[in-house]
Amino acid sequence: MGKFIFGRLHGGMSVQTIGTIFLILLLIHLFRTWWPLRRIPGPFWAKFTNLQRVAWVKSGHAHLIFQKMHNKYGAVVRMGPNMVSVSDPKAIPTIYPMRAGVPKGDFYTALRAYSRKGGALKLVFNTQDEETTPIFASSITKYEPMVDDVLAQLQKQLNARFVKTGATCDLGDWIQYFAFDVMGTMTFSKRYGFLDDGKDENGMIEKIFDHMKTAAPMTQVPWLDKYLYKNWIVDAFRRTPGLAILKFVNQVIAERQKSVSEGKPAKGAIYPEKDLLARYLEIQTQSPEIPSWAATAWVFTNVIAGSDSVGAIIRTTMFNLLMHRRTLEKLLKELLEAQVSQPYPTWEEVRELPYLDACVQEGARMHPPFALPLERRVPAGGMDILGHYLPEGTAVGGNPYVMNRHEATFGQDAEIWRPERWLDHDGVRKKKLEQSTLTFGAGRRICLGRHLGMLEIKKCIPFLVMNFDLTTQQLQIVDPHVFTVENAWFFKQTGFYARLHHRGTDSSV
Ligand code: HEM
Repeated sequence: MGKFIFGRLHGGMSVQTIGTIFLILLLIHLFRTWWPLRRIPGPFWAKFTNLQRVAWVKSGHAHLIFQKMHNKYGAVVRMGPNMVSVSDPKAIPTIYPMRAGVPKGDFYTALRAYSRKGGALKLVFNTQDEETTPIFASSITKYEPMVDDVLAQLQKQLNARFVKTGATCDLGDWIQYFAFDVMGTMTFSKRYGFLDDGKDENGMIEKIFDHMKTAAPMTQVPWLDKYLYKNWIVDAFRRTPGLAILKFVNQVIAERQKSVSEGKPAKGAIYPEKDLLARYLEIQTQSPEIPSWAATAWVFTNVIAGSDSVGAIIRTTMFNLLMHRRTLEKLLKELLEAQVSQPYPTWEEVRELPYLDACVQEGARMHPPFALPLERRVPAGGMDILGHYLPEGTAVGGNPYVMNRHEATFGQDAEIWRPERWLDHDGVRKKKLEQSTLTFGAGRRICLGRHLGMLEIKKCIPFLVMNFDLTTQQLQIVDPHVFTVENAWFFKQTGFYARLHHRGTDSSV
């Protein structure tokens, strides 16, 4: 302090000079931040900072804000200093090509669960390595008996708890329990037990959403993530919610590896030779070049990405069917005319039913389970997007919620539920709509579990529609206004209540 004279550092520069240098450096920094994407329209602060995007994600309504920005600024919008969002499906093949060379952006690094020992765990969906993709079984029908087992449990519980008692059912929660228990059964031959208990006993579903809620804002500023969350100092004081799931997954794998090495049947596993874990371990044994973390990554991906997503599409489709009874009746008519098996329709019977397919496509379009831009990094040489040049290194992506509502593609009524938009006689228009929908991603990194997901969805919806009376006012939404959604990259939907009545064909009641 003694060497400091007001306005001047002893023998050095004045405070004013330091201030001026700081200001010049700041202006240079702002100029360099603004310059590369200066021609792309967008909100003012997005030219200089990502903090605005963080706030949008934290609000839980980023999908609506992205939509508003596109309505205001057009199909190609600068949402951050180095981030461009695109709303026109015409750009899908350029941003998400089948060939390698347009890798996932840093967005995905923030979605990794962290442990002190293993660092940030790469999962199948969040690795940026374009070669690391697992081989899912090509035939999905071998998983059908597993879905039927879980449907049987769902039926038993809905009948006992709601049909017999007349109590109000949180149908949204029960659909979620179904989706999780199916994925548990397909992945490691065990139900988590949500359906048996009628609740999320260990808070697993909550923990997954907490993990997403913590990670989602960080996807917008991934460089900050390692300082705020993914380092051992922070970990010593504050565990990230992803860790609890990681622990669970590692425990399941360790149990299975032990039973395999001891030559004993896996404890409590119903289909230990047929499940996905058995397949992952088999692939790993056959291919030593596959890294040791792969089995964990595969199982964790299923737990995280394969359950919530299926639940969201079933919930959205059921919700809209109940809200628009004309479409519900049309679907029921189709199922009755096709004489699908009861109580559990078979995949063979339902997979090609046009109206069921139209309803599921519409549900998946309207409420894609992942609803922030699926970011890619522009490769060397840059990229031309709808007449805008994006330099190398730009993060570019489409938000499925916004792209799926592109009016020029899906129609002026893209905001509303209209399964009929998917029906056409020669299939050309339907194909175009499918290729314009970003619900499952697209190109090289398209969802690998989409066919398995469809198996679950297309079996569960007819099961609910056929077994519970939906044609009269007997299964009623208690209050559509309490159905709410929160977006943390994953959508959380709550408040889908219903009353269930027996349709008369189920002899087990
Ligand atoms: C039916 C509902 C589902 C939807 C809407 C959905 C959607 C998605 C999306 C949007 C992605 C990421 C694409 C990207 O980041 O660009 C993805 C990736 C993935 N999904 Fe799904 N998914 C669903 C079901 C499933 C199921 C049931 C499984 C597992 C059996 C699964 C496994 C995967 C895997 C492994 C990836 C990573 C693919 C890669 O990065 O190469 N998904 N999914």
